[in-house]
Amino acid sequence: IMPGWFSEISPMWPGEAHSLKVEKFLFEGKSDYQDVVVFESATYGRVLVLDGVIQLTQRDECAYQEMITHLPLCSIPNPKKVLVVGGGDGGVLREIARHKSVEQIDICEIDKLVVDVAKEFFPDVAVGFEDPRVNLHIGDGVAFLKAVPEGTYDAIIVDSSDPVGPAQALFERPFYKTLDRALRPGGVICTQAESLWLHMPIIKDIVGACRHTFKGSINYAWTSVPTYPSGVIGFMLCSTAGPAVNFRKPCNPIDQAVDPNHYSKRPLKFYNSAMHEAAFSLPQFAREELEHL
Ligand SMILES: NCCCCCc1nc2ccccc2[nH]1
Repeated sequence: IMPGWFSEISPMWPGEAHSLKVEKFLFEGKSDYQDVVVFESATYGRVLVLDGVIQLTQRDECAYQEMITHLPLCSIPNPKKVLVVGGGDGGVLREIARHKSVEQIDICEIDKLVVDVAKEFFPDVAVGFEDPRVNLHIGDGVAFLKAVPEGTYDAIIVDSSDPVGPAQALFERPFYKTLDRALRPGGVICTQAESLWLHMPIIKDIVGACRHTFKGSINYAWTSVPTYPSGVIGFMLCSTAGPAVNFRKPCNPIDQAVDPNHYSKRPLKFYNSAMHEAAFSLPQFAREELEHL
């Protein structure tokens, strides 16, 4: 990357690109799975890029990490065992660790380079790996989930990149069946579910696959992340058959769920119960397309 500007150009969002002014180029590497780049931007702090796609920036990662974690964990009364698929930056681990009811946090990330780069360049994000409840597995999330006993987890968070590249299988129907099997009755999943402005066909596929697989509640939520394409990103929240889950009303409110001594120096920056409820309000074009599938 030459000092100047980085533009996120991709066939996944044709005809548009988000650009960030580059102050300093910090790292470039290639794993067995993807290109990894880190640069210091002029106004968003450090930026992590995988195969040319922005994955996180220091300035706005709080929005994505807090929402993808607390939307599911505040929707069930007493999360104990949680699995993260992807999320090798450690940010979701940092957020899960706030919950005092959680006893076990498993994470399965396919690319070790992402973990190593996060620890070196994003210590405030990778701090999540330091929690003693965390068990890191480097490998394919699909194989990992097939190997776990059924009914193992209260919650599974699929913090994936986009469906082009290593994460492609995490957006396909068989994977949702594997997720459902690994959850206990009334257990929940929350997956990265793209942009309402850019990916309605993909989202309709995801909602269709989830409606086919999960026999509890199915809800699409979304939030603002300035450095993701179109400035928003969505989440698919599903629960299995069993005790009812109402995602729209957090039954486990964050101020009672968190351990105040945990990360007291780093309070929540984005998530609160009002943002939780607001996340499920959809624009008319999306409500029509998604809520009657
Ligand atoms: N185009 C939107 C991309 C959203 C990416 C979300 C995300 N950011 C990540 C960072 C490290 C590992 C997995 C990740 N998944």
